[in-house]
Order: sequence, then structure tokens, then C-alpha cells
Amino acid sequence: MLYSTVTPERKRRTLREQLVPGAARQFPGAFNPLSARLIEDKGYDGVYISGAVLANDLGLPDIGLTTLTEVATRAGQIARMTDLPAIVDADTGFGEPMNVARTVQELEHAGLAGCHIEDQFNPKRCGHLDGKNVVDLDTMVKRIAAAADARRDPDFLIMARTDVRATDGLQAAVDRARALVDAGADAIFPEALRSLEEFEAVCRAVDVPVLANMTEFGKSELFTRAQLAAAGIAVVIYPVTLLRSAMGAAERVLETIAADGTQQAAVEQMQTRQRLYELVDYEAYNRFDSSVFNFQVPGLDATREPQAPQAPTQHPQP
Ligand SMILES: C[C@](O)(C(=O)O)[C@H](CC(=O)O)C(=O)O
Ligand SMILES: [Mg+2]
Repeated sequence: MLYSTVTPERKRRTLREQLVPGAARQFPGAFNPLSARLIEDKGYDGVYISGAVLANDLGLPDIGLTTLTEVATRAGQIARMTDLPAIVDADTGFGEPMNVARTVQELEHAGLAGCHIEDQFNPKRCGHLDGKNVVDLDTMVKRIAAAADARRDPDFLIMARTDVRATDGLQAAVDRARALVDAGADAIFPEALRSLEEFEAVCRAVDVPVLANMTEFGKSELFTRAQLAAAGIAVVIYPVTLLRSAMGAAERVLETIAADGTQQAAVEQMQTRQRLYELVDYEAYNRFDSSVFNFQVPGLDATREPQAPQAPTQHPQP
């Protein structure tokens, strides 16, 4: 009921325990707090909060337009609704290394279990698009060192994302990943790798957990959990999958209403009222209410049946 009672510190410890090379823990992307509940209900290990989804949800492209305040607020709303650890996409960290430090503290404060910070230039873009630019290693090392130094909970996960595979090839991505681990990164997100062998190479090169981004319509093939586990991957994200699915369903029902004059043909595909109420834990609120009023106070019988509402007083019409 209300929010998760699992503390952010506990979630961060859980995340640390989960992120074992080869475990391929699956973190689908929540597009709102309710979908985080669904992810938990279906038995997943954690929740991913995508920068692309946060931007797209506001009707914006994913080019670094969202602010730290918007991201921290929305990510916090999502994180607090689930017992699972949540990792958020902090894009380029929202500025210079000092801004990155503030970003980490804000995300910790919002109850996230970890975040990733990438080495793109602003304006950044989706890692699976062409024409990306990355900052030099020194600048990225400063971002990651500032992030690692700023956290107050040592279990808050700082993940370094590198987009260098697309600009300078696999070996450069591996070299950069190693340097970012030395700078303090707890985990590595090698963006837009082309094959399982490439994932394997990164996993072999670093002794920290590695993330695989299984975004649709991108540069990476959609490998299975078993394939990624065999490659040594610790965590797999499906960042935009739920948003794309929900929007696909929304488009179809809008077409049905327009064509048929009613949504009737689409009702079978919908989440039922009962299932929706289960997810928001409606029942618990009823229980809460009855226990609040299930006590005796001298002079006040709170257990009696509520009075039937009085009929409204009739005023004569003028
Ligand atoms: C992971 C990602 O950074 C995101 O914001 O979710 C995106 C996903 C996408 O645009 O498909 C990315 O840059 O890969
Ligand atoms: Mg992103």
C-alpha cells in the first residue's frame, strides 16, 4: 500500500548482490510507476528507467532536453512504487563534473539504486543512431570520478556507459571501459555492440558487471537471456519495450474505435478493472480504512455503522 517499504539502502544492497557476471538479470524499462508494479508482479529482478522513455513521455526526443529535476522527480516516483532496485539513465550527467556530482546526490535522494552516465557530447542522442560524438577520455574520467566521489551510500551503483564502439571501434570501447573502471565505475554499459562476441570481449576485459542493452530497432541483435548469460553479462535492459508495446496497443484501439464506432472488439486485449485494482493494491486500502475505524474511544463509538446520508434539504424553487 502507498509506497514500497523497502529502503533505498536495502535495494542498493540487493542490486549489488544481483549483479554477478553471467547472471543476466533482466530489468525491463518502466514507463511510469504503475508499470514498475507490473514488472515486480511478473517476477523480474529490477526496474530500468530510460532517459529515452522519460523524454518521449513528455513528447520530446531523446537529445538531452530533459533536466535533472525532471529526471530525478520521475525516477523517484517510479522507484518508490516498487520493492525492486531501480537503475536510472542519467544521460551525460547533466553538465560538468560538478553537476554530475550533484546529479548523483539527487538520484540517491530520490531513492534510486544506481545510475549510468555516458560519454556522449551534448546534444546527445540514442546510442543506436548514427552520427554520435563522444568526449575525450580525460573528460569522461572526470565525470565518473566525480560521480563515485559524490555518493553518500557506498552501495549506490555508478555505471559508466561508453558510446565509443560506434565512433572508434570495439578495441577503443574495451580500453575506455577499463579506464573508467579505474576511475571508479562499479559497472560498464558498452553501448551498441554488434555481436555476442563483442559482449563477451567486454565482459572478459573488465572485472565489474557489464550491462547489455536489448533495445528494439537498434544496432544490437535481440539476444536471449541465456545467450547473454553465456557471454558473461550481469544485467540486461529492455529500456523502451513496455512503452513501445503500450503505445502500439493504444494506436490499435484508437483505430478500432474510429473504424467500429466502439472499442468493443478491443476490450478482450485490455487489462481488466480487476487486474488494474490488484496492481494498485486497492484491497489494502479498504483494509486500512476499516482498521482505522475499528476502535473505541470514550464518548465516541467509532465502530457503529455509518449513518445513512441525510436527504438533501429541499429549498423551495424561487
Ligand atoms: C538505453 C537508452 O539510453 C535509453 O534512454 O533508454 C536508449 C534506448 C533507445 O533509444 O532505444 C539508447 O540510447 O540506447
Ligand atoms: Mg538514454
